[in-house]
Amino acid sequence: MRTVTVGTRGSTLALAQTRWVVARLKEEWPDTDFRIQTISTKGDRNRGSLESMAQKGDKGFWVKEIEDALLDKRIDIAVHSLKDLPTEQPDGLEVASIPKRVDARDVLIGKEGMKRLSDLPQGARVGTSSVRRKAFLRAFRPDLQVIDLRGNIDTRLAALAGDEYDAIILAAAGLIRTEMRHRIDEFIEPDILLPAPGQGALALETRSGPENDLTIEVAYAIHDHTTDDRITAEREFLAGLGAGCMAPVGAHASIKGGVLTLEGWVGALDGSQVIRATSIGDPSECADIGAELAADVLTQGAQALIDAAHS
Ligand SMILES: NCc1[nH]cc(CCC(=O)O)c1CC(=O)O
Repeated sequence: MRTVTVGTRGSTLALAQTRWVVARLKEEWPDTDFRIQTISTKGDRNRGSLESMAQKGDKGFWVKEIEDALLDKRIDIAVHSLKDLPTEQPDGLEVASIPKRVDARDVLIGKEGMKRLSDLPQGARVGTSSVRRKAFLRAFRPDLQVIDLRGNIDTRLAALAGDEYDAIILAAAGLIRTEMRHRIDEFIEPDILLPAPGQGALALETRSGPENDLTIEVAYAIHDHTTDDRITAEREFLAGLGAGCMAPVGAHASIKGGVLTLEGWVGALDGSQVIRATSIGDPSECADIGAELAADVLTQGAQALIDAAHS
């Protein structure tokens, strides 16, 4: 029997999404034996300094050790949250497959009487660590106190049980994949809080080159073309801005009636400004649509907002 080793981080979410991937792969390849191997990353070991790593331009702190394991052949396929994967691939590796995306939206979870963003009282304390969420939330509701909240999903839910926060914001996808959908109080629509590029999608990364064709084929069996077109547009937008997952940048693509609509936002961290733009086109031109949208917001001054958030 052929064995394929699938590597991932050890968090609850990383394991849940990897088990889901392996179950899907097993349906397609019943005669292959899939093993899961967990790998700890700099992001896992060093949470406190995430922001300083991002400032130094270290975009890959969730993925570096996992990519090393791929290159060393300790694993054959890596499973990543797509939004944590840098837009540039290292030599010798490729994204072989993008499975069907789940809900891309952010969600609110609140204390009693704090279950809807629009109904939160003046000055309510909202926890998130993402500069994107901070920027867009402050623009939508300047009165809110948006405060830092770090850690994995379990840590953040535990923090809400304490006194420091009235509500917290998380990605729907993380809660759905860890069977905590019932904890969601409100799905926040993209016209209020535009999701991160690639949010809700996974990436299966493999070694590239003809000697890896078999593994690439195994991974590709669960590829979803519509998700790929959407996230390609979103990630080209992010790449066109020279930004990574720690930037105050949102992007969300949808496909309706054969037309791809890409929305992109860049915000000031203090909420004083949000540059918003939309671009549409044929899904086959997803990469160009993303690049065009990046050029559009850059002419509107997006670079200064991105630089300011990192200084
Ligand atoms: N940066 C952490 C991270 N990476 C992926 C997810 C959620 C799952 C996803 O978006 O696919 C999360 C947690 C969060 O943002 O709440």
